[in-house]
Amino acid sequence: MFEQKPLICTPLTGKNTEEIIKELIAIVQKQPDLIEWRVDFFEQIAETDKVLFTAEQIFKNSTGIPLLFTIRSHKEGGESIPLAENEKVDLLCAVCETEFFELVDYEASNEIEYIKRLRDVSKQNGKKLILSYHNFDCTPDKSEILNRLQIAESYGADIAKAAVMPKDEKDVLALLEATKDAEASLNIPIITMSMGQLGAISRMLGWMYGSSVTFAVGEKSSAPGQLPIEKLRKVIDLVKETVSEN
Ligand SMILES: O=C1C[C@@](O)(C(=O)O)C[C@@H](O)[C@@H]1O
Repeated sequence: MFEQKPLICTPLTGKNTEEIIKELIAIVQKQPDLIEWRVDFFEQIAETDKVLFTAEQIFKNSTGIPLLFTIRSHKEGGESIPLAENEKVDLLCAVCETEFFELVDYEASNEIEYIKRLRDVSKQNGKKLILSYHNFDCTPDKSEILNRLQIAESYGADIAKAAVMPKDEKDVLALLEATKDAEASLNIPIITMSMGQLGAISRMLGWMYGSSVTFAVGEKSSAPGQLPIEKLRKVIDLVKETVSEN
């Protein structure tokens, strides 16, 4: 799945099943390579049967586009949810045991016991695990970003992800440099982005530095700086075409 670079992923951020399916139907027309369900936006997240029912509805309406299941924590930029960490991991494991989602995202800053449990269950069920790191306050220096991606790999991630917030253009360059270094030193695909307006260039060109996936708005944005999928695709296609002509 990750051979083609970059894959474009669009999030689903609806509050309830009806909103989500409406959003999904509109998004599918735009043919993203990947669809992420941001389950922290779902108001019935505490009811496992409702989550699984919605997961199945998403699967049935996704026309075969691979699906990513994400519960972003409040401390890493997500919504507040009424689940304790062990309940969150229970839910992620329950989703891994269905056929609905191919990938799950979990934050590498969580306790290692939880990460190990999810790694085991996801592996047993043939699901890919993204271990992620988000910093909505700032961009750490490039060695720290690289370190976070290496930690994800050392915990057994199939894919390592880092999203950081820039304060100036140099921060964006630090993210891109860390991406290039990670591509050279890690044995798994990486996903990186610099957020906000300043970082938008990383969403357009990060793939040239080694990032495998870029997140775009299908219907609604899930993080600052995401571009509409139509525009992002045009930029990527134009750059690819121009580079290959030279
Ligand atoms: O981790 C990420 C990346 C992201 O934060 C972004 O900046 O595009 C968007 C989130 O929905 C996703 O889970």
